[in-house]
Amino acid sequence: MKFAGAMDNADLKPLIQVRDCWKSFPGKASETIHVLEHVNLDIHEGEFVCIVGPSGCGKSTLLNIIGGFIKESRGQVRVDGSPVNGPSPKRIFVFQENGVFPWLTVEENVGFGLMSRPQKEREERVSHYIEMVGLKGFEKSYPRELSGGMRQRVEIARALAADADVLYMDEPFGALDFLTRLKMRADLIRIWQAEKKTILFVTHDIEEAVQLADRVVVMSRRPATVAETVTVELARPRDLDAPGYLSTRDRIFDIMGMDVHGGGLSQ
Ligand SMILES: Nc1ncnc2c1ncn2[C@@H]1O[C@H](COP(=O)(O)OP(=O)(O)OP(=O)(O)O)[C@@H](O)[C@H]1O
Repeated sequence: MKFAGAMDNADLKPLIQVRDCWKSFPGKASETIHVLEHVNLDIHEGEFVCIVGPSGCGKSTLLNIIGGFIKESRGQVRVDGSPVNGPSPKRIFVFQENGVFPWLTVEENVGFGLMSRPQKEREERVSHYIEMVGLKGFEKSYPRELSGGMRQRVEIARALAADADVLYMDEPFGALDFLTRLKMRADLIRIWQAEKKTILFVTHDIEEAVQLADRVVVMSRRPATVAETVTVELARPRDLDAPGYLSTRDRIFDIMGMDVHGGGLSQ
């Protein structure tokens, strides 16, 4: 059975361990921007974890540290037991739709990371993942001929075809219209359940997080730490009108100091 909740994995060693992570950037003049402090986080293999928090609190910074693109100022991030010293082909970033190469066709984009593999295997993987993300028939199309949602599917297919164990997703559906976002969320869950990847997904959209995640990591304002982690114990596909869904969503708004019924900040 697939991962069913953080408590079930309490005895397992986490795949990703963030230990007392701090990050500052040099600001203007001699100013220092303190972005993260005391961040601790465990993510287990096969888990789907969303990170939410106030705008500019450091969600992307944390994802980039875990992904090996930037270095923490203090603390340590370990993946699979080893300190992260840079990006790895086993752990892939899925960017917004403009991450695809415009000069390559859909199949060339999806096969981009597979050049070292035998041609037959490459073709099979490309074809399998193009079908999985619903782009069959568009293999020879260029990104300019596709909608935003379709380009995002190309991104996801490329990450899956490269056989990454972990997908890091930073607002991947941020540029899409509402209906396309809903469809992409449903498709991502279907793909995640089929592929058993570990997904760490940054979003500013709390509803999106509750629709997708096993657990939602709620960050505080900057300098940010983990305010609370909320386990979403709702069966999938999730009913967006169910009392459990609404109460989980409202709980996260509450942690963030938002009054969902009154609108805006409560303080
Ligand atoms: N390379 C950098 N140099 C200086 N400051 C940076 C750098 N990268 C990020 N910051 C600052 O760190 C803070 C956190 O940025 P980050 O993008 O991680 O936040 P976020 O929560 O992902 O934001 P958003 O919700 O707007 O996407 C911001 O104040 C940003 O200006």
